Parts: sequence; C-alpha cells; structure tokens
Amino acid sequence: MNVAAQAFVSPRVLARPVAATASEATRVALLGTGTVGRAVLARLDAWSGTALGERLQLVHVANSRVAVRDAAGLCPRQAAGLLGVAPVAVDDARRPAPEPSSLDAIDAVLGTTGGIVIDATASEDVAARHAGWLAQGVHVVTACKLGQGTSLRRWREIRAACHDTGAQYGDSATVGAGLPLLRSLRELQAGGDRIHAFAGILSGSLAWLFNHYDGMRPFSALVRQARDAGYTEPDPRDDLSGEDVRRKTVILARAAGFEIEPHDVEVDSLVPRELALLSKAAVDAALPALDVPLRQRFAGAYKKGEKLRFVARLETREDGRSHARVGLEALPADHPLAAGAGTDNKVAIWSDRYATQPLVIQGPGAGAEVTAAGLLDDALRVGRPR
Ligand SMILES: NC(=O)C1=CN([C@@H]2O[C@H](COP(=O)(O)OP(=O)(O)OC[C@H]3O[C@@H](n4cnc5c(N)ncnc54)[C@H](OP(=O)(O)O)[C@@H]3O)[C@@H](O)[C@H]2O)C=CC1
Ligand SMILES: N[C@@H](CC=O)C(=O)O
Repeated sequence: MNVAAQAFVSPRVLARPVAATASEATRVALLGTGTVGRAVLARLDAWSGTALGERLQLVHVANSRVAVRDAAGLCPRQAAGLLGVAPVAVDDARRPAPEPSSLDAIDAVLGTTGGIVIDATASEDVAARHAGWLAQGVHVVTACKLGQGTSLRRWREIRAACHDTGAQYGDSATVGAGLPLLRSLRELQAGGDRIHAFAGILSGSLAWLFNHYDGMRPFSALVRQARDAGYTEPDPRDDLSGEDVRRKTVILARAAGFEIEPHDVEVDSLVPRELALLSKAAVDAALPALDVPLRQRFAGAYKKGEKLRFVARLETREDGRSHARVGLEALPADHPLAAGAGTDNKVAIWSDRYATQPLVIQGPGAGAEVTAAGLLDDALRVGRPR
C-alpha cells in the first residue's frame, strides 16, 4: 500500500459528532497534494461528521497540474481520489471532473472575503499571491516559508494586507511544523517583553539526520531515508544547504522584532559545489558527494566527545544590532542543544523576562502529520469562531 493510501485507512476519531449547518462553515481551498497536503486531506476526512469537520468546508483542492472544486463542498477522500493521490472511491465517477490547475480559480471559488487558502506547496508562484489574497480579505494558512521567510518587502506586504482588511495569516507550520514558537514570541512581546536572542535546532530533517548519523552508514543513505519519511523539502538540498533554516531564522527573527533580510543570516552550507550545480532530477544519484566531508566532520567531533548539530542563532550586540548565523556546530555531548530525538526542534529564547535561564520549546519539527495538524489548527483559529 502506498503512502497516500495509508493516510486514508482507519482514521482515528478526533472529535465527537455533532449537528451543525454548512452555512456556519468557512470555505477552504487547499493547494498542494504532496506529503503535507495529503495529510491535511486525511485529517479533514477523519473529521467528517464531527464538530471540527463542520467548521471547515473544503471547496477546492489543487496540485500543480489539476484541481477539483465544488461550491457545495468536496469530500476530502473523494477529492484525493479524483486527483489521483489516494484510492478512488466507487462513486467518484459522479463527482466533478478534475480541471487544469490555475491559481486564478481561487477568487471564483472562495469569493472575495472570509475563505481560507491553505498553502501546502513549496511554490514561489503561490507565495507571491499570499499578500494579494489577504488584501481581498481571504485568510491564508501556510506551511510554505516563501511568504514570510524571503524579502522584507514581501513580509511587509503580507503584514500590511492583514492590517488593512483584517484577514489573518496562519504561519504556525512554517517554523517548528506547528510547535508554539511564533505564537510564544508574539505573546511575550504582547505582554511588554523584549526578545534579546534565540538559539536552536530549526530543521526537523537535519535534526533527524544528526540524531541518527554515527559515521558508519553513508550520510547519503540517511538523507534518502529522511526524504522518504517526508521530513525533507521537495528538494533535500534546500535543507542541506541551510536555506530552509535561513528562512525559518528570518521568520522567527521578524516575529521577535528584528526586521532582517535573508542575506543578513550567515549560512554554512553542507552541500558541495558539484551537488549544488545539478538539476533536481540528478540530485539523488549524486547524494554520495556528501559522504566523505560529513564523515570527516563527524570523526573530528567524535574524537573530542562532541556531537554535530545544525544550529541557528540570533544575538543582539551592544549597539543593538542583531547578528544571525546558521550552520553545523560540534557541541559538547551534554550541551542542551545536543539532546533531543527524532525530528525534534529545540529553541531557547532569551528576553527581558527570561534573561538568564531561557524559555525552551521543544518537539517534533517535521513530518506530514504534525504539519497538517498545525495547518488545520491555524485554519480553525482564523475561520469563523465558535
Ligand atoms: N514535510 C514537512 O515535514 C514539512 C513541510 N513544510 C512545508 O510544506 C510545504 C509542502 O511540503 P511537502 O508536502 O513535503 O512537498 P511536496 O513536494 O510533497 O508537495 C508539494 C505540493 O505542492 C503542489 N504544487 C506546486 N505548485 C503548485 C501550484 N502552483 N498550485 C497548486 N499546487 C502546487 C505540488 O503539485 P504536484 O503534485 O503537481 O507536483 C505538490 O502536490 C513546503 O513548503 C514545506 O516547506 C513545513 C513544515 C514541515
Ligand atoms: N524540511 C523541513 C520541513 C519542515 O519545515 C525540515 O526539515 O524541518
């Protein structure tokens, strides 16, 4: 059974069934039916007929190629079947036929205000539309970091659009795959606190890789395993190069009050030049180019009893300016950031309130299920309140 099919068997009951009317539901358009998008559909499917399910009405699902829509509401399982990412149900023939995917269709299907776009893509084209949707009064909930984690200009456009229309931007899944990181930073500042610094593990895939790498198995084999488990970006070089962590650092920094540009973050990439230059299709075969450099770095750390961890740091200097960097560090084995398991993200935050002992937030930081849960938590939050 493939991963898509597995997502749709034996759904857990996540909430008690209650009666509710469709008119109370918020219309939702889901973009992306890959690792995260399929998990969103599976979670919505498991909510069918429950109080949570009645609050969100799926009206549009698309990937980069095809879309299905129905203003009266789509069954998540059938939509997945129609788009070819889950087993086809018997009565799917009676459902709307898939049409070519177009981002212009969102306006027609959600109307001008009140609906939610869930972005489960890694698409620049989709991220470039976030501010426009918000400016129309459409809420955006996103796992994609290209909205807030790229240029300051785009970040400001997103914030301005939210301010002007009251539309909301759900970004919990962009850093820590739904962990309460961005929320905590914002709540501290809302209470008058000022953030001084943060340091942490912000990549679930790199956490998993360095929690498992023992210098014996080739590093490239572990990268393939992390990719197949759904922890990496669609192109694993985005993780290995530190670009994904750069974007998360930028998002966290801005949420902490530091309006930095991506180039303000110093990045130490793990990707050798010969791998960086390849097309995406050629990457898998060339992954062994990682093996020797990583084995050497592992051996150097091992001899000193240290552990390799990919760390992001933001500090404020005496002149009040911030400095951010991300890269591989060899840490003493008992260092707090060396602890953790699986895909754990772990972030320490120093502020006026937490000046000596930092506030520490830790938990799984990648994976389809936690990310989908983070997206739908945000969708419930920005949709019509209950
Ligand atoms: N995996 C994880 O643990 C986490 C992922 N994220 C983020 O979630 C996002 C999705 O990741 P993941 O599911 O792994 O990626 P996948 O590559 O598995 O899926 C991406 C999906 O986006 C679709 N897509 C691309 N362009 C468009 C478009 N213009 N319109 C509609 N759909 C489009 C693709 O379509 P097609 O199928 O046709 O190619 C595909 O279905 C990324 O931004 C990632 O950074 C965030 C937190 C954790
Ligand atoms: N590829 C990312 C997924 C979540 O953002 C990671 O490894 O953390």
